Amino acid sequence: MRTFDTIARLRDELRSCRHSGNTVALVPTMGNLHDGHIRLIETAAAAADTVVASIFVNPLQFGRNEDLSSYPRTLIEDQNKLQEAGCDLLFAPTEQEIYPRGRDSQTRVEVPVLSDLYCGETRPGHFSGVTTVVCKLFNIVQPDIAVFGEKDYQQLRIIRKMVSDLCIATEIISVPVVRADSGLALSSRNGYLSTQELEQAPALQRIIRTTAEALTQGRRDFSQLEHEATLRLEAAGFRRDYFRIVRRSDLAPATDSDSTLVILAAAWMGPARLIDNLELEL
Ligand SMILES: Nc1ncnc2c1ncn2[C@@H]1O[C@H](COP(=O)(O)OP(=O)(O)OP(=O)(O)O)[C@@H](O)[C@H]1O
Ligand SMILES: CC(C)(CO)[C@@H](O)C(=O)[O-]
Ligand code: BAL
Repeated sequence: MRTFDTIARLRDELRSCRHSGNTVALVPTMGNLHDGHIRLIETAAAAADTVVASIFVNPLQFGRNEDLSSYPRTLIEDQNKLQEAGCDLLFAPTEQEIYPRGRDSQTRVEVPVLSDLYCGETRPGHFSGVTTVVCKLFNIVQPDIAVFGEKDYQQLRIIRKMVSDLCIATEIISVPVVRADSGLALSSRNGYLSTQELEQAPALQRIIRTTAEALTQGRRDFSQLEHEATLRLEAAGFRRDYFRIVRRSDLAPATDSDSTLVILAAAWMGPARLIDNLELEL
């Protein structure tokens, strides 16, 4: 696997890949790779001839008081893991390479409505940062396929809308949430948790499942279910950010007539803001 830190060199390499008739899949990440990321790489390798991963801790998607400076940066370990997983090219640019004229003057890509809900409500500007950098990565790599995880459920929906609205010729493939044996969704931010918090954190997934079972058994008092889930989260040591039962079509709050749903949740365990979700069909 070869690592590139400039757009120009990566493009040169990709030009010769395409010249030999290879299809290209891109896996965008922020690094500190775990088995969830590796599953994305394996999915990309099964779907295209050349796999490009990117590692870029994108400052545009972090709020002022968030963990941009402390976000784990583990390039050497990540390179070893990518190589082993069958990644061909790694793009690991500096901030200067991606935002040469500075963060504030960067042209933005905004996906309306969806970007303001849930994670977007708590993290204003977050999704504008995500769609801006993902659009740039798509323009740099021009991948036939791009692979994203379903753990970041709202992000995936927003990226699909961006691709559709901007007629981007990249097929988006998604990968189900990869979990630890405890049920906890793998996440780089799990590394912020103490041993005790790591034991408590799988409760997030269990509480989502309890809510899904209540829905399956016929309950439709959505607000009450969300309230009960919040109490359970607090009892398990979480501080709830949001816990919402929504319909899959547009991620609006579920109504009695909706049967294709997803539960979306974000909650703080100590220093880590964790997200998780579960799709269900009633
Ligand atoms: N457990 C997981 N299962 C499937 N995909 C995942 C998982 N964790 C991350 N991904 C996917 O990997 C890609 C890169 O995500 P990112 O580098 O932010 O990792 P992360 O572990 O989600 O980190 P963070 O703690 O910042 O949320 C995204 O498409 C994300 O959805
Ligand atoms: C898609 C992404 C790599 C853009 O910075 C990031 O939001 C992530 O890691 O999910
Ligand atoms: N996986 C989402 C990246 C972020 O939280 O900024």
